[in-house]
Amino acid sequence: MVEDRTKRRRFHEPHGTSNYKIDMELHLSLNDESTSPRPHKQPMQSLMAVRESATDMRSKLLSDRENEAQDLLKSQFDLMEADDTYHQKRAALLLDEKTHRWDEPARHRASQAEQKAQNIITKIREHERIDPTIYGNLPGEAVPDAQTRDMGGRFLVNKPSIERSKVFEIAKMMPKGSHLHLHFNSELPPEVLFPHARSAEMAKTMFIRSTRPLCAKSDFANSEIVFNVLPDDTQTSDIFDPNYNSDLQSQTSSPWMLWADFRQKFPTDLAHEVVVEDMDEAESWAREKMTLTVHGTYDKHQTHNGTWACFNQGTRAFKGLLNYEGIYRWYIGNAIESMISDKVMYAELRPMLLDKTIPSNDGRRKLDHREQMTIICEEIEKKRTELDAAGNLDKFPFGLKIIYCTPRSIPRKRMQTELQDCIKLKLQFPHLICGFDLVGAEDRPNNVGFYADLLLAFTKTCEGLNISIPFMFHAGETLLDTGGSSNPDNSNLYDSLLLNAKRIGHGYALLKHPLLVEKYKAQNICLELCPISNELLHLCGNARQHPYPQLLAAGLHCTLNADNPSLFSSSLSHEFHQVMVGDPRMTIHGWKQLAEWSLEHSCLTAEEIGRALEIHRRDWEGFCEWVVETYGLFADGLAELE
Ligand SMILES: O=c1[nH]cnc2c1ncn2[C@@H]1O[C@H](CO)[C@@H](O)[C@H]1O
Repeated sequence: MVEDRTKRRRFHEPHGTSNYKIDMELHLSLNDESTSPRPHKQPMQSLMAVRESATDMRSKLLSDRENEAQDLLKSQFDLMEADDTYHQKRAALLLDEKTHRWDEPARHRASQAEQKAQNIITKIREHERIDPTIYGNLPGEAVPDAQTRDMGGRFLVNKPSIERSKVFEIAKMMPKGSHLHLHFNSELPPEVLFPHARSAEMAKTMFIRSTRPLCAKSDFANSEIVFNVLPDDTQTSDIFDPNYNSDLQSQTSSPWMLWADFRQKFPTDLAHEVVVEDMDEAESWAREKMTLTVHGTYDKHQTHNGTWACFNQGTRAFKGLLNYEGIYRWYIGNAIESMISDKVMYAELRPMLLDKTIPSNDGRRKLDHREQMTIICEEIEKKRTELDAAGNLDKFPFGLKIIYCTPRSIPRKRMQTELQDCIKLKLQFPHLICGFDLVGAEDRPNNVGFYADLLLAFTKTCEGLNISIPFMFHAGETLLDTGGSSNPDNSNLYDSLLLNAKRIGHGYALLKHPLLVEKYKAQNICLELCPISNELLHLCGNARQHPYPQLLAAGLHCTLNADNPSLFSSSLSHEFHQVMVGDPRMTIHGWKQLAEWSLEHSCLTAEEIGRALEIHRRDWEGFCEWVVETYGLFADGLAELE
């Protein structure tokens, strides 16, 4: 078999190469009738002599060929050393690629300050990559110690390094344009919500429910909790009693315990992953249930569905802490403040509007959607007036808009009423409601196509009413990409295209569909990328594995988004940091392009977008100058790296 293969390979070798030619020459010389007539029946001895002389001849020919090869190679080395054609071709190839890069238009327009800022940030980034006080993971045989980190490695593990880095300091100051994918309950962290829940006003009306009695240590680890504002005469239970009944439907008991009582009775000997100042034991414990932790996210036994389950428990816990009148009102102004400090100038928020009411602080009144949206409008206006009076209106000139969200898990009948409610709300608040989305894990039913006829009817109705409520579906936020079924044909990426989505949430799986990539570009559908969310929900291992460089290189318009910053302990600044360190090809020009797309693909009017871009360009120039002033000398002092 081996011999067979050798023969075949030799047969296919081109003439003039290796053994084939030598063998042919040998064969010809041995068979040359003029020099050696073919002997018949030669005696054994002379046959051996012929063989020996053939071997000698063979090695002589071989050595001649080797010498020839050596001479030829040497002269080629000399020739090529003097010939620059390859390097010219390579440089031309790189230049060609550069001129086709997705960030080229932004680079092309870059001011001198921006070009300098680009060099500074790249130099600092590459130094931080190898700086042992920040990351310091160098290629080598030494096994790194426990403190060594990879730049662009796991987000939650890397957070202390990120917060020490200058790239992050710069990312925080970068003018980011709009924040287009942000779940309503997730802008502010638990530490700012707890003081309200523990305030004197809420002492008799803020309740907690657990899915099991809290007795053994494992109960504390495994229970799920939710909060609710209820009237002060609500029947209560003791969650620490082994006979505690968590059943909401029970005829004999109520599962609710006053949060104030719960905090007082909470044990003091439980360990927490993060200790937050000014938070008591119960709050620290609850906080860990609400946010994704290092342990819960990266534990070797954690699964994709497992991390989604933790995430869903977190969102359910947030809901009760936030969805009541007092804090709802307080939240809007503070969410805007938090966005301003993150250099965001406009946002489209996604509240889940399947629940139709939120309670008043005393738990006795229910505020419907109309009242909730009125609060939002009033608080936006209040903030605008405040900003205007301080001469700061350009920091947040257009307020917020709302994308109506409902779960993908509901029956079709329920979807009909949801679509109806969305239209009603749009008619009541035409400037506030700007889109419609289906939320929930995409690996669970239903896919967008399950409701296609209802969604088409919704679009037609909007056209008839002369209103615009574009779809902005969560789509492609999945590795399976089968729309919660076992059939790849159910991917939400098909329906988002056919239903004419304005943008899609995530789009992580889009590269599986080269045809759709082209169609999304042709239809100008923008992707709301959320890299940290995708890592923490187990779509990828870290920022370096996220497909954003490929999605951008494919020519798709993308934006960066924090999705659920309070659950992920992140911010939009962290997202911009992550994409800068996740791919060495990311530039400050790319940052600018992403920010500009976030304005261009927003639901602002054309006129507002024009104004927003103007403000952004001005702020951008100021930002680049600040980078040069603040970090120019520092970067000059850093050695040039290969
Ligand atoms: O990334 C996401 N993909 C899908 N659904 C999400 C995501 N983030 C939040 N939600 C869902 O939106 C609702 C309100 O916040 C919650 O039900 C939450 O599970």
